[in-house]
Amino acid sequence: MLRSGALRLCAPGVLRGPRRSAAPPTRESRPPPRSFASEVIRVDLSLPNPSWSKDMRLLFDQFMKKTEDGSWKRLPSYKYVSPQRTEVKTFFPDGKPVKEDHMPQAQLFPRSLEEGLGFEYAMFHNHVENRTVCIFQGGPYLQGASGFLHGGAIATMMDSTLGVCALTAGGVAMTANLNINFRRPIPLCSVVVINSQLDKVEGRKLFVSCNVQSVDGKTLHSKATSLFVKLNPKEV
Ligand SMILES: CCCCC/C=C\C/C=C\C/C=C\C/C=C\CCCC(=O)SCCNC(=O)CCNC(=O)[C@H](O)C(C)(C)COP(=O)(O)OP(=O)(O)OC[C@H]1O[C@@H](n2cnc3c(N)ncnc32)[C@H](O)[C@@H]1OP(=O)(O)O
Repeated sequence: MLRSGALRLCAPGVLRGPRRSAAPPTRESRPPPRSFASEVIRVDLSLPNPSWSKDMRLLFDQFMKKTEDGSWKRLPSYKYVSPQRTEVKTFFPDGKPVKEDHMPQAQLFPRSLEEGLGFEYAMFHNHVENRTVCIFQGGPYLQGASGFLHGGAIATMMDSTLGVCALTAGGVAMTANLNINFRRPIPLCSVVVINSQLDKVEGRKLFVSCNVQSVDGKTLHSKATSLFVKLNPKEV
């Protein structure tokens, strides 16, 4: 349940009523794929919700336009809700879990906070250019220095975007090295764009880099380079 404080802080526009633009996609519950128990409901968290600010919605709409010619794809991020438990299993469109859960309460970290209070994001991938873009609005529970995002929260979203870029381009891989420069702080509840790209592949090693910029592109908030190592198929 979204708390009104978060709603006011991150998306003042929603208090004046819904957007009137032509039928943008929004979150909805859908039945899960056949491989899941029939009572489980699947929700795509990469779609707009009322906590998204105007900037977040505008950027989302711009990227959705880029998906029309097939060069960019939006990457869904599913949450599975059953009467017994609530989980986030995977972002892949086929909705298959990566592994059987050892812990029923386990959730994908950036999807574990309540709507609007933590990580609000959507990712888009360009398969030709091996690039992943994440539009990210960090909510009030992610505060570090007063009024700004915590560096760990920024690192989380950079790691996630780099990881998705590596995984989408090369298969299941884990972060082996992540090297970040924080250049300018990110105001809480503002929207930033994380641009990542696959730079090089050497055997099982995937070198991926990214930067974090303000929506207008004028402020470079952070930069990172990373190494992902593809896992041995027997370990996946
Ligand atoms: C079961 C895991 C599932 C993984 C997740 C899969 C799917 C997730 C699905 C949905 C999630 C959605 C979105 C989020 C996506 C991603 C973001 C999150 C990613 C993470 O948050 S993930 C957590 C933090 N991450 C770790 O917890 C890793 C701990 N670690 C290890 O598990 C091992 O360390 C591993 C596997 C990395 C490698 O181990 P290994 O035994 O397979 O390979 P090995 O050590 O032989 O290295 C092979 C070659 O890489 C070079 N190399 C290795 N490490 C290096 C380093 N640091 N610097 C420079 N070079 C390095 C070697 O020098 C060698 O190079 P060369 O071949 O040239 O000799």
